[in-house]
Amino acid sequence: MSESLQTERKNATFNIKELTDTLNGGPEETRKRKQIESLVFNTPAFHRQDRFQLSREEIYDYSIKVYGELIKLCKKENIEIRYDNPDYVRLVGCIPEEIPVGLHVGMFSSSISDQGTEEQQKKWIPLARNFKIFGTYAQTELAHGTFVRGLETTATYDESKQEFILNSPTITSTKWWPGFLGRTSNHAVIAAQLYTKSKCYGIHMFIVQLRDLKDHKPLPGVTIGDIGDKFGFDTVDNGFLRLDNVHIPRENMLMKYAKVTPEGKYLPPTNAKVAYSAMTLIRVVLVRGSAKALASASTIAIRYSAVRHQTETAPGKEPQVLDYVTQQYKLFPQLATALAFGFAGNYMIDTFNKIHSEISSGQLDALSELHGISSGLKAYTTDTATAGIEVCRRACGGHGYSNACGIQHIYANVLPCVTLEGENTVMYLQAASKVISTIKRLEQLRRSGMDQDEAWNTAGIELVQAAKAHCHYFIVKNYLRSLEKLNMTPSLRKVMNSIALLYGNYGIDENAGDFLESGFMTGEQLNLVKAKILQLLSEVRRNAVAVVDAFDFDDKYLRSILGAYDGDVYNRLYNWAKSSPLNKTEVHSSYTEYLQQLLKSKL
Ligand SMILES: CCCCCCCC(=O)SCCNC(=O)CCNC(=O)[C@H](O)C(C)(C)COP(=O)(O)OP(=O)(O)OC[C@H]1O[C@@H](n2cnc3c(N)ncnc32)[C@H](O)[C@@H]1OP(=O)(O)O
Ligand SMILES: Cc1cc2nc3c(=O)[nH]c(=O)nc-3n(C[C@H](O)[C@H](O)[C@H](O)COP(=O)(O)OP(=O)(O)OC[C@H]3O[C@@H](n4cnc5c(N)ncnc54)[C@H](O)[C@@H]3O)c2cc1C
Repeated sequence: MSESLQTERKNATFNIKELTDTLNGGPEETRKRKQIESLVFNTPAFHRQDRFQLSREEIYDYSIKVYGELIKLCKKENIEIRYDNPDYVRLVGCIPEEIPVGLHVGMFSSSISDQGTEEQQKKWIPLARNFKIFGTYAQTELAHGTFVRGLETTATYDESKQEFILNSPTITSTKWWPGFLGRTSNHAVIAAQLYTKSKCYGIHMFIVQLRDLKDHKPLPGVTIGDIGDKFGFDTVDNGFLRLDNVHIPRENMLMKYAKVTPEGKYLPPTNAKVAYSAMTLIRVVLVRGSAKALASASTIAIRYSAVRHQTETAPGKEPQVLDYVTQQYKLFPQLATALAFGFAGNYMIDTFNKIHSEISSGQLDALSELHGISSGLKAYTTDTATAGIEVCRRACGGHGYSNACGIQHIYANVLPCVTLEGENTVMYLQAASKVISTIKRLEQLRRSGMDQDEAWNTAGIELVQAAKAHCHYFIVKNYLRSLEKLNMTPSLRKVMNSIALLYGNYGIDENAGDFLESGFMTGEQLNLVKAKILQLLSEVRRNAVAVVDAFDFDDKYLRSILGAYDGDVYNRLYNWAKSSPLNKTEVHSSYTEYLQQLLKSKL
């Protein structure tokens, strides 16, 4: 155990376990979480030491093995695999890899339970829940992802056979990106333009079988595969799919809201956007996911900064890099943001569950509001978390560039979230419509003679800025309100208040221009904010390591040599390097193949 970390933990002014319980929702929740997590951490199949030295194919193979192990574990422990089952969420939440269960449960099954009729749920949910079928959610196409109404896949109703015929009419209509589509899934919920009696009724959802249940071969009319290597998400076979007049029974259209009768008559839903519900759920989940990712990166960077000593500030005295104010200014706001986003994630999940039960009982009026706030917060938290994770990585210096740091994998897994489930700019624009000052700008543009679309586009930059400000304001307010409601000992409350004040003041400092431009604050007041930040950084310094310890991430989850709990960085780093496949032999074969000839040649 690193002496520096031992000292940090001894110096803490609050009880770490109390903060862990507070963040988990109480000691019983902590106990349950740790009990569930131990199932994963004590199953060797979930952990491969050489995971980051595998080829893409080996990694995919490994992810499917983990998928199978997870399903077996859930069956053995009688944990129902549902996105609203807390034990399932705890279990899958401690597996740091993206595995197929996310899309199968989070989008395929949830689309059917949200938008399927009773009969459809009775038929498909048991098959999905018992993994008799593997599903994904196939909406995005080669040429359209954001503009859902512009998707080109068609589902044309054939009254004589009471079937829908699904077709990819153009190369651009090829489904492209859906997770675990390329190799894993044998079914998909597919978004397609619905045609009946030669009229188009827009995007609806259809369950389509893609592969034979006996030999997993693509069915007739189905062309399917992986879209190739990506920036990250290397466990995921994001796929492409082309449908050449694939016939499905009428009953495979999800018909809880919109319907097509056997005679081909279209019965519209009360709100067309209910078809988008699967996206809203994942946006809500991504808010809490961003918090967890930033908390993980902060844990690694702050522990490492407490272990790392660098540069003599007095003869023979090399301070911990965590003592540098610049290092504190990099890392402590990330820690504060992770906590703020965690409370925002809790709010989003509670709000989603409340509105979701209203929607399930047919009351759809809160749908648009839920869409607005979930879109805005998804955009704001994923944008901010990815930027903050990179700040944490850079704060680790040279070793931050080694895969031994572990922040790379966190970053690569969070990065696509600024795009998937709704490209962030577009998502901001879903919350901006609610911000008064922007509306005035739009009215001004309209008065100048612009039409709505032109005015909206021209005001786009301000709309996005307004949405960001709105989300930031909401997160600060929710953070403070959440702390007020929590029972905490005075010592813990003091620490949490300092961190919350740091988050608020840092946000003002980061956006000082807006506060000046709006006349909301003067230059002097902004100087007071900077002074307050410096004071708060020194307050947080003493407890920073203890606060990240309270996130209670197991080393097996963090997978970080720099951020391990015992802080034994240098021995671990040396052993990690020695285990690299490149060091398997004293002399690499390339010597005899190439270098030796070079040495001998007369060049
Ligand atoms: C574990 C899982 C890992 C995650 C894997 C990733 C999965 C994916 O990426 S799945 C694909 C994700 N794709 C997207 O998110 C696409 C993003 N685009 C969209 O959602 C839509 O095109 C969007 C919202 C931009 C515009 O939708 P569009 O149909 O054109 O609606 P639009 O005409 O702009 O708005 C009409 C009304 O619909 C409302 N609306 C739009 N979307 C929604 C929604 N999801 N819910 C409720 N209301 C909505 C708007 O708020 C608006 O309401 P109002 O009139 O009251 O202001
Ligand atoms: C890792 C990963 C996993 C994914 N998994 C799935 C999945 O399982 N299922 C699925 O269906 N899809 C999936 N997707 C696709 C994802 O949902 C889309 O990529 C996403 O919705 C963005 O759409 P796009 O790619 O068309 O981006 P585009 O919309 O083409 O974005 C390109 C640029 O255009 C800008 N832009 C676009 N429209 C507007 C506008 N109206 N106003 C202002 N600017 C605009 C954007 O801001 C962006 O800067 C996944 C994507 C990734 C990266």
